Amino acid sequence: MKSPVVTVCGTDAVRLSLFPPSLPPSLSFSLASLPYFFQSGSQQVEAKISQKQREYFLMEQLKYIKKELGMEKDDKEALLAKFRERIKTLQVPQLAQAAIDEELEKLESLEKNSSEFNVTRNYLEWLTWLPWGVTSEENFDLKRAKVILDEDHYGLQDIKNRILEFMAVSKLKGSTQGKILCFVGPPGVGKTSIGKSIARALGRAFHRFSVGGLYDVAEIKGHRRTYVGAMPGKIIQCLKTVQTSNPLVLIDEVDKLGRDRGDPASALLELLDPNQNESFIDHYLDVPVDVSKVLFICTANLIDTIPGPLLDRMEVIRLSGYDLPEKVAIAQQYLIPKAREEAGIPMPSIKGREEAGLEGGKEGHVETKEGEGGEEAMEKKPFSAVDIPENVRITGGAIDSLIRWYCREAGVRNLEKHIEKICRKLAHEVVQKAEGVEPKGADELGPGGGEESRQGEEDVATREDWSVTEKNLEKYVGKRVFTSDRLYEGGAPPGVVMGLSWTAMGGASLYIEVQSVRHKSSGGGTLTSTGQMGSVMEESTRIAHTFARRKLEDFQADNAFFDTHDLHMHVPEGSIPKEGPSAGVTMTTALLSLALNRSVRADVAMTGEISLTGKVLPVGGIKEKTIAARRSGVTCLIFPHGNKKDFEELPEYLKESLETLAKSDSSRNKVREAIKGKTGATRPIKHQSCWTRARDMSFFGGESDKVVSSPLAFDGKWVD
Ligand SMILES: Nc1ncnc2c1ncn2[C@@H]1O[C@H](COP(=O)(O)OP(=O)(O)OP(=O)(O)O)[C@@H](O)[C@H]1O
Repeated sequence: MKSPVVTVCGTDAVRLSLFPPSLPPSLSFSLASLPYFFQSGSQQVEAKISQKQREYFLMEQLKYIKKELGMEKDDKEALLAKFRERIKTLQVPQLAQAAIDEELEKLESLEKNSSEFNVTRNYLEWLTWLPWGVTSEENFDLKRAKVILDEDHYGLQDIKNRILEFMAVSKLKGSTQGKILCFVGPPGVGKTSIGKSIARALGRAFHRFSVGGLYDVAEIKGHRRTYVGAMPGKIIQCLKTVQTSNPLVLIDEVDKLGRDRGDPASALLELLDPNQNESFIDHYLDVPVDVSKVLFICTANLIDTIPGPLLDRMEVIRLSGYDLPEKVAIAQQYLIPKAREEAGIPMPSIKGREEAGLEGGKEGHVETKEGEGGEEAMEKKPFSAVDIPENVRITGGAIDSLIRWYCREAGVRNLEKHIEKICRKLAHEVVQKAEGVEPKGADELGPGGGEESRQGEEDVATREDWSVTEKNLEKYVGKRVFTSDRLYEGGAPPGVVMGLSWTAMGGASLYIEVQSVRHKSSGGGTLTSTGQMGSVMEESTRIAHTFARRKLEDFQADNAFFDTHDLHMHVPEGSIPKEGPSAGVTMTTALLSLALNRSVRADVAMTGEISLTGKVLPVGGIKEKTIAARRSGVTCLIFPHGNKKDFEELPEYLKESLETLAKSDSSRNKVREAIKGKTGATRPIKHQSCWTRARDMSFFGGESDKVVSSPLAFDGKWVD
C-alpha cells in the first residue's frame, strides 16, 4: 500500500494526494486546520526572535552607558586587570612570570569569541590561581603537636614518634624537606585519619587524593593544552584548592596504581622525589612548579605491589591492626564520643557520669577542641530541645561483644559503623520518649509483625535505664554475625591444626585439615589439596607430605599409614584465595597428627615455612599473627626460632601476659609441664610464645604419658 502524501502550498492551501482516495471525515478536518497551525507557529517564532534582539540591544546599550560613566571596563580589559591583580602580591618565579606575560599579551590581541581566547583564558586562570610563594605558618611546637596527635588517635606510636622527629629536624634545620612517608597496613587502622591529624598538628593545610585504579599518567602530570578540555594534574589542582605551597598531601592506595596510558608510577616518582620535585613540570602548565615544600604521605594496604623505584624512596611505617583491648580502648575513648556527638547525644558531664556510675572522666577527650579545656568541653552541651538522659551509654560488655561477634577485622571501621548505628537508634528512642510515645493498641497493629514494634514502643515509653548492654545489643545491631570464636570448639580431631596467616587485611587464624581414605588395592600415598591454595602453598603441601613420610619412619618405623592411605588436605573458607609458604610447619604437624592418630592441643597455633630436610625458616607478619592468635583465644604460639627477634620487638602490650621461654633447663621444664597440661607451672600461663627446639615443644595431647615431640626444628635442626 502506498503511504499518504501531504503537500503544503503556501499558508492557506493544503493539497492532499491520498491512497485510497476515500478519507475519513475526522482526518480531513484535521488536515483542513493545518494552515492555521503553521501560521500561528511562525508568528510565535518571530515574536521570540524580536524579543531576543531587543534584549541584546538593551544589554549593549547598558554596557556602553556603564563604560561611558566609568562604571565598568570592557570584558577583556576587566579580565586582564583581574589576572594582573591576582599575581600582584605573589612571588611568581621568573619562568612562570614570563609565561603569564606572554599569555596576557596574546589574550589582548585575541578576538573574544574565538576558541583560542577561551583556551588562553583558562590557562591564565590556572597560572594566576596557583599560590606562588604563599606558605602557611608551620607549627614546630612539639608539645602541642603531641597533644593534638594523642587527642585524635589511640596508640599508633610509631607514626606519632616519626612525626615528632620530623618536626624536631625541621625546627633545627629551618627547612621541612625530607622523606616521603608511607603508611602500610590493613583497612580501617587509621592510616588516612592520622594523616589528617598530622596536618592539624603541623598547622598545614590537608589535601587527599587516591591513585587506586589510576591508569592514565595525565591524571598526575596533566594533559597537554592542545587537547580539548585539557586540565592540569592532581597536584596542581590540589595547590589551587589549598592556596598554600606547603600543604600535607595524602596519596591513598599507592599499591593499587594501575598502568595503561604511560607510566603513572614514574610520574608519581617525579612528583614525590625530593631531588626532582623542586621543578615539577605539569604538562598543562608547562612551567616548573616547586612542590618540594609539600609534605607527601602515601598509604597502602600491601607493600609488594608498590612500584619498586617508588618504594625505594619511601620510609615505610607499618600498622598491624588492633587486638581486643586496643579496640575496646579506641571505641571508648574515640569512636563512641565521636558517634554520640554526631547523633546529638553528647557525652555526659563529669557529674552526670559519676551519677550514672561511669568510671573516670577521660573518656570524652575527642570532644575537646584545640585550645579548649577538656572538662569545660565535657560540660558543654549543644543546643537541644530534648533533655537527654544522663545514663545513656554503651557498656564495656556491649563493646566487647560487638568486637567478638559482629566486627572481626584488623582495623576498626566496621566497629565504628556499628557504634554509629547504635547511637542513631538511641537518638531515635530518646526523641520518641521525649515526645511521649504511646504504645499502639491491638486494633492499630497490622496483621502479624506488629507485636515486636509495640513491644519496642512500650520499652521506650517506660524506659529508665538507657544502657546498651551485651543483653540488649541485638535490638540495636541485629543478630550476631559470628557465633563461635573457632571452627573447632573444645579441641580438634587428629589431622586438624590451627595455623596463622597474614594478608593485606591483617592476621588471621586458619585451620589446616587432613583426612585420609584407606586405599583398597596396594599403592596409595596420594595427596589432594583444596581450599584455593596458590602455587607456593601447593608446593608447601608436597614438601610437608614428603617430610612427614620421612619423619614418621623415625617415630614409628612400622607405621605404614602414608603408604596405605590417600590423603586430602583442605584449608577451610574455600572461597578465599590463600598463598605463601608459612603454613609448612602446620601442614607437617597436621599430617603427622593424623598418621599417629593423636590430636594436637587445642590451645596451640603455629606458623613457619618448612624446607624439604626439615629446617624451619622464619616468616613475615609476626605482629599481625600474634594479634590474630590472641583474638582467637590461643594460649600457646609456636614461631620459628628465626623470628625470635621479631617477637621480642613487639610492643609490650602485645607481649603482656605472654610467658616467654628462657634458655635455662628449669624454664624449659616449666614450659613443657605447662604445655602438657600438668599443674607444675609456677604461675598460670595465659599466652605462651615458644621458639626453642622441638624437644621442648611437646604439644600432642592425649591420654598417654608418652608425649610425642613436635616435629618442629625451631633452631634450624631437626630434634625430636
Ligand atoms: N588508633 C585509632 N584511634 C582512633 N580512631 C581510629 C584509630 N584507628 C582507626 N580509627 C578510626 O577508624 C576509622 C577508619 O580509619 P581510616 O579511614 O583512616 O582507615 P585506613 O587505614 O585509611 O583504611 P583504608 O586502608 O581502607 O583507607 C576512622 O574514623 C578513624 O578515625
